[in-house]
Amino acid sequence: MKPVVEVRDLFFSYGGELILEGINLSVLPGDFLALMGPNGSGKTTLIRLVLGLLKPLSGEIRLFGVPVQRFRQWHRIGYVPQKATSFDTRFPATVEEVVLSGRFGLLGPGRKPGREDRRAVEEALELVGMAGARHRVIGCLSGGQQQRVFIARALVGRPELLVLDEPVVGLDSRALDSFYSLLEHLNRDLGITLITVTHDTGAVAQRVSRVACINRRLVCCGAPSRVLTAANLSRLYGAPVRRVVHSHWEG
Ligand SMILES: Nc1ncnc2c1ncn2[C@@H]1O[C@H](COP(=O)(O)OP(=O)(O)OP(=O)(O)O)[C@@H](O)[C@H]1O
Repeated sequence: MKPVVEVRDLFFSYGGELILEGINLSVLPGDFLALMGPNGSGKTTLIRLVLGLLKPLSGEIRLFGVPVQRFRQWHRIGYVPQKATSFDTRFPATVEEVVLSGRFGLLGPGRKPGREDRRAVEEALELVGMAGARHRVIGCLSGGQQQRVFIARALVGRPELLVLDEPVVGLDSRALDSFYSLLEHLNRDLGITLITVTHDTGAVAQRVSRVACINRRLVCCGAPSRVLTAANLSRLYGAPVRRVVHSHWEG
């Protein structure tokens, strides 16, 4: 099976500071991969490299078998960036308009959205359970609702890979649970390959197929039951964070 994402011997630095060192990682079709690691460990940087938003110092990244610098089929990938939902309540766009903006890459410059685009918007909103809010102003929704709208925007191009950078910041436990159920549905029922950055070991342990732990290097990678051990978490986060993560995980 050809990997959806293949990272080989990847090095990256900001200025002189090495941020990622010798990362090797493959994501296969149908994987649900959680990227974990302490603050500042390089998770967002890795995602931005995979999406071609940053250039590696050395190493190779392939998307659907194509080197990232030559990859052009960006509609095959949906991306929900970190802090997508810190919206000013006065921001004037409606839910429908925000989701439709996810089709602009497919449409190309100057082309007006047509019936197929409207249908894709409707379908994406149905998928995330937000069709009833299509005419509401995005800034007036709760954090959890906004998060769903941003996932709909990432889904509206019908991607095969969805990448989410810490999508659950600020969600309460109920919203968190239904959010992860949605991701599970996208992965299991629709076959969308998922990569999500998360600190939430509890949700991860139950739902994802693989966990990759990053701390400048790839510390460990594999099935949650094998990777999320106390020893690995301690190696990854160190003692103070381990206590918090551990209790949450067991709770
Ligand atoms: N634009 C930038 N210029 C210089 N250094 C940066 C820049 N962006 C990030 N860094 C540094 O790179 C390192 C990795 O940052 P990154 O955001 O990838 O970590 P992260 O694991 O995603 O962190 P968090 O969990 O806090 O979001 C950090 O030390 C950060 O300070």
